[in-house]
Formats: sequence, structure tokens, C-alpha cells
Amino acid sequence: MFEKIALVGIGLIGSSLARVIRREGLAGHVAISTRSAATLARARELGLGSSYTTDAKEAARDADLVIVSVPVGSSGAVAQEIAPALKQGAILTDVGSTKASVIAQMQPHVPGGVHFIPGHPLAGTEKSGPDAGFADLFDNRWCIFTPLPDTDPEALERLSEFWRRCGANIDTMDPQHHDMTLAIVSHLPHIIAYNIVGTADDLESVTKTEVIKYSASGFRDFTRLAASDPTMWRDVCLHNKDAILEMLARFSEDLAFLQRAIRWGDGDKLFDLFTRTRAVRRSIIEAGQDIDAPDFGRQAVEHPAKS
Ligand SMILES: NC(=O)C1=CN([C@@H]2O[C@H](COP(=O)(O)OP(=O)(O)OC[C@H]3O[C@@H](n4cnc5c(N)ncnc54)[C@H](O)[C@@H]3O)[C@@H](O)[C@H]2O)C=CC1
Ligand SMILES: O=C(O)C(=O)Cc1ccc(O)cc1
Repeated sequence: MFEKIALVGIGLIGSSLARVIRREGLAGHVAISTRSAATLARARELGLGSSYTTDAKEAARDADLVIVSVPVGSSGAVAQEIAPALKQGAILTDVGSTKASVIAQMQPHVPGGVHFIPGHPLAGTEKSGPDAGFADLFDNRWCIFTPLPDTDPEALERLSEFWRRCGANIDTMDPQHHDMTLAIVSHLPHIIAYNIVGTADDLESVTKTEVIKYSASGFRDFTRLAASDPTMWRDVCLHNKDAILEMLARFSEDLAFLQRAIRWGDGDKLFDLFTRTRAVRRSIIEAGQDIDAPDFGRQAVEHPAKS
């Protein structure tokens, strides 16, 4: 599909892209770049690309498609670094979990004649680094684009076709809507997980050994999310601040309602809520997002990375 693809950042997402690009033969040349020499050496050992450099500009030079897969707080610095090397007509995209902030950081650096199309594949795990990626990561997952008002429809279609060939389904929406939606379906669940695991870790009346020994599967599910990459999630919290605070405020109100129902022994309220939430899970399964499939967000755990 592309003569040269540059992957800037080669962690879970970048390395999954590298693997699927190779499997599907989507590029003549895959240039890999990352900031850390150790990560780059590992990417080379894994044979993820055609060329390797710690200089993002060198990787981006002459590329037809540049995919930035770094923590969202670094996207502005990366855009600034690669901007002088971007070729006319190239597509520049990203995979960041937040969109308004990434656009604000990257867009000012994008030269005229380069198609900047922000994107976000809704696929991942709690693992990070080049060993954690796998070619099937994007299979039947959504990839959301938040195009800018002047985005060239042909470039958008070309990038959409690329992601379809990586296995994903495509949706588009505006960045603010993306950030609000992702705040509730992805960012809050992670924050809640970090919080509950932190609370358990702080308890004095229950020992750490007991938390580990008796952790029921519900708690264990939270520990998976709370094991996610600290840099990535620090950046998500800092760069989707308003939407996350809005959703946290609603969440806290609803939690107070639940707390009150428990305090006053209001079984009907509890039963009604739990009935309503059970229906949400049923709808997700009926929509074809099969939560119980072994690979639902856990594939890297159960099928160690293929290299
Ligand atoms: N982990 C997940 O489940 C998902 C993550 N994302 C987004 O994808 C992006 C990448 O996440 P992962 O691949 O999971 O992270 P990761 O931690 O596995 O990899 C990040 C990569 O970026 C490199 N890097 C960091 N700062 C850099 C800089 N200034 N310049 C060049 N390279 C730099 C690191 O060396 C590493 O290769 C993030 O923006 C994240 O929000 C999107 C969907 C799912
Ligand atoms: O591991 C999980 O369950 C995830 O939710 C992965 C994930 C993390 C961040 C994203 O922006 C998209 C997907």
C-alpha cells in the first residue's frame, strides 16, 4: 500500500503495527525509530522493520505514511522533530488515546501539503514495549479517526484502507466527542482500577499477603488494568483532564447514590441498578463485542508475543 512507512515509537502499538504490516505486506520499507537505544536494539533483534534509528527525522524522511505511537504527552515534541523531514503528500497520523490535546500539540508543526489525520485504535493490553505487540491486536477492533475540517477525503480513505488491512473497523468523530466517550469507556475504568488497587495496597487491617492470597477474580481484573504503563496513563490523565474530571464528577455522584442505598438498606434501588447494568453487558455481547472471547483485551497474556 505504501512504499515507505515510518513507525515513530515501537512499543505495544508500534510493534503490533510493524508485525501486521509485515504479515499483510503493506509496505516496501518499514523505518523504525524510537528514543531509547535499548528499545531500538530490541526492535532490531525482533526483526520488526527494514531500518532502525534513534533519529525520528531520519525515519520520517521520504516516508509516505508516518505513524506516531508514543505517549500522548510526547506527540508535540515528536511532530516538531520530524516536521522538516516530512515529504509533500505524506500522511502523518498517530494512535494516541486522547485526541484534542494531540491535535493541539501536533498540528502547529505540520507543514502545508502533509495530510495530518489523528487516529486511535481501540485495541490494547496492559503490556508495553516491543515484545508485547502482536499482529492480531487490531482484529475486529475499532479505529477512530478525528479528521480536521480540511482533511483531504482521499488521504482519509487511504489511511482507512490501511487500518482495514490491519484488521480494524473504521469510525470517525470529532475530537471532543472522542475524548468524552473515551473518558467513560476507557480512561475512568483505568483510573478506578489504579484507585482500588492503591486502596487495597494501603490497607493496614488486611496484609499484602492476604490481598494477593485471597484476591477474587473481580479484584484480579482490576489489577490487570492497574498494571498498565504508568507513563502512558499519566499522560492520558494530564491530556484529557476536562473530560475525565467531568466523568469523575458524575461517577462520584452515582457512587454517593449507591453508598446511600447501602447505608439505608434500600434493596430495591440496588436491585434496579444491578439489573440495568447487567443489560449493558448483554448489549455489548449482542453487538458482537464478545467479552468472553479469550482474546478480549488479553491476547498478549494468553498467547505470548509472536515475533
Ligand atoms: N497500550 C494500549 O493499550 C494502547 C495505547 N494507545 C496509545 O498508543 C500510544 C503508544 O502506547 P504503547 O505502544 O502502549 O506504549 P509503549 O510504552 O509500549 O511504547 C511507547 C514507545 O514510545 C517511545 N517513546 C516515548 N517517548 C518518545 C519520544 N519522545 N520520542 C520517540 N519515541 C518515544 C518509547 O521508547 C516506546 O517505544 C500512546 O499514545 C497510547 O495512548 C492506544 C491504544 C491502546
Ligand atoms: O487493556 C485494556 O483493557 C485496554 O483498555 C487497552 C486500551 C488502552 C488504551 C486505549 O486507548 C485503548 C485500549
